[in-house]
Amino acid sequence: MSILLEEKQRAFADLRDIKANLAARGWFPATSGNLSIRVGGFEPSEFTFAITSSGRDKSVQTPEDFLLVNEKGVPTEATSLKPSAETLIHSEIYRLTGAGAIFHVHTIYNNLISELYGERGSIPVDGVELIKAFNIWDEEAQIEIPILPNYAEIPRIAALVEGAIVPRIPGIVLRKHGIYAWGANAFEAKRHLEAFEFLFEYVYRLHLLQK
Ligand SMILES: CSC[C@@H](O)[C@@H](O)C(=O)COP(=O)(O)O
Ligand SMILES: [Zn+2]
Repeated sequence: MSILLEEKQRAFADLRDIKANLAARGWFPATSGNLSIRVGGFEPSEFTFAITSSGRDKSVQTPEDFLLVNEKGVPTEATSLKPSAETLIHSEIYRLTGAGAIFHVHTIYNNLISELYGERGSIPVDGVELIKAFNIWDEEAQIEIPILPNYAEIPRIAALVEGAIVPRIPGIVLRKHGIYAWGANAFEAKRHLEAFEFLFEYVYRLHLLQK
């Protein structure tokens, strides 16, 4: 599968913009978080994506921030850069959903809410307007956002993604870790990520108010 230089540069530029935007909100504490955008053609068994390199300070912009990997998470070009430690989770989400972009952040609210509903295995959200950001238009829609355990071995988490994905919900939460949100493109993935974070804060604060 050939990736045009132009497609790669566009993906890196888009990742750079979204990285700066999310960093400005403090959504990449302590080098956490990773971002990817799919480039070129897509077959569930063969695809390429641009992803953040591992362990870097995502609040600064450098020429070493991104690299291309294939569906197995292996770099497709000679590079000394290491792809994100969580690349396999991105691969699995692309394979299963055909998404065009995936954004992962650690925030206080996504961590708190994941622990509050960790045993239940999903976060219930009831009738909040921002559910429409997921293209769910039912009046007083009720959704459940799936939560997976946060194993140390990423392949163990990746193996659970297929069973956890809920078709109309473009995200998965890892318990006491963070959220993966995706969309058809970077614009949509960002909208979904913002909606999830809004809903997590809402549910958490409502829980406190009702106590
Ligand atoms: C430094 S804590 C965060 C990491 O363990 C991990 O969860 C994370 O999100 C970032 O890993 P990375 O390999 O930089 O993509
Ligand atoms: Zn993480």
